[in-house]
Amino acid sequence: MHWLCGQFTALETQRNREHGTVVHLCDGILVGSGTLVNDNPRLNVRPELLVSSDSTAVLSSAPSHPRPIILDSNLRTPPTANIVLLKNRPIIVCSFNPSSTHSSDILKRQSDLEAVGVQILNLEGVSLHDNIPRILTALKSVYNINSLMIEGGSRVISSFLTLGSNAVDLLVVTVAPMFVGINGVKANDGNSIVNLSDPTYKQFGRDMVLVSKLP
Ligand SMILES: NC(=O)C1=CN([C@@H]2O[C@H](COP(=O)(O)OP(=O)(O)OC[C@H]3O[C@@H](n4cnc5c(N)ncnc54)[C@H](O)[C@@H]3O)[C@@H](O)[C@H]2O)C=CC1
Ligand SMILES: Nc1nc(O)c(N)c(N[C@@H]2O[C@H](COP(=O)(O)O)[C@@H](O)[C@H]2O)n1
Repeated sequence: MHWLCGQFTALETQRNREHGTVVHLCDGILVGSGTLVNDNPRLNVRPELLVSSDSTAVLSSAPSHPRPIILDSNLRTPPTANIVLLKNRPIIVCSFNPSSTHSSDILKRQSDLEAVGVQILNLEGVSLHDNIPRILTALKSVYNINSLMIEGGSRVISSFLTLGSNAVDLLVVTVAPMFVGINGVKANDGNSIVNLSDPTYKQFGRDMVLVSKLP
């Protein structure tokens, strides 16, 4: 993975991930299967990142980790993924019919993942792409996930942003001074302008972080 943001914004992300010790921020941290497969992220809190940063940026030495949550319809997540090896009780939200004739491969992947401690939430018959409210309700009722940080990637972020404040309480955007890629994040239908509410901006080294609400 090539990092885009600088070390101070990376540290800010770590602070946002931490939950329980200083302020209860997020019970879970969610990415799509694209990010899981491409980046193999750890999705945890890492106090060691404090080394060589400013003395005010203190994370607790024994952090409480948010639960990693992956939207992964067909269980592409390998049992050797970092989120599995770290044993922070990862949850994979999938959607398949266990009695379908094509399900033997996916059932094998399910049992391999469960054998290494992954919890599988199968929202059978539900398309994960257009049922974000249903996913949030299930995570709350089954796993007591009441607050969630959506970290990426572009397709998952687009799914949440297009629902506006029905699904998103707070938007945190890191802007690094560089141009990358050809496909951006989609935030609306393309025919209207989305005005963000109460924006605040803070500079971290060369990066800028925008925090705001959605209409
Ligand atoms: N610059 C940054 O801060 C970040 C960048 N990324 C980058 O994003 C890239 C991955 O982005 P994408 O390919 O767009 O993958 P993604 O991480 O958004 O996952 C998309 C996959 O998730 C599945 N999915 C399940 N439910 C979904 C839903 N409700 N909405 C959308 N997809 C759903 C889709 O079937 C699709 O295969 C990675 O290469 C990573 O480096 C990821 C996180 C942060
Ligand atoms: N490519 C990229 N550049 C950045 O500057 C980023 N902040 C990210 N963020 C995403 O966050 C995850 C980091 O993995 P760890 O949990 O810290 O191991 C990962 O999914 C990145 O895509 N990405």
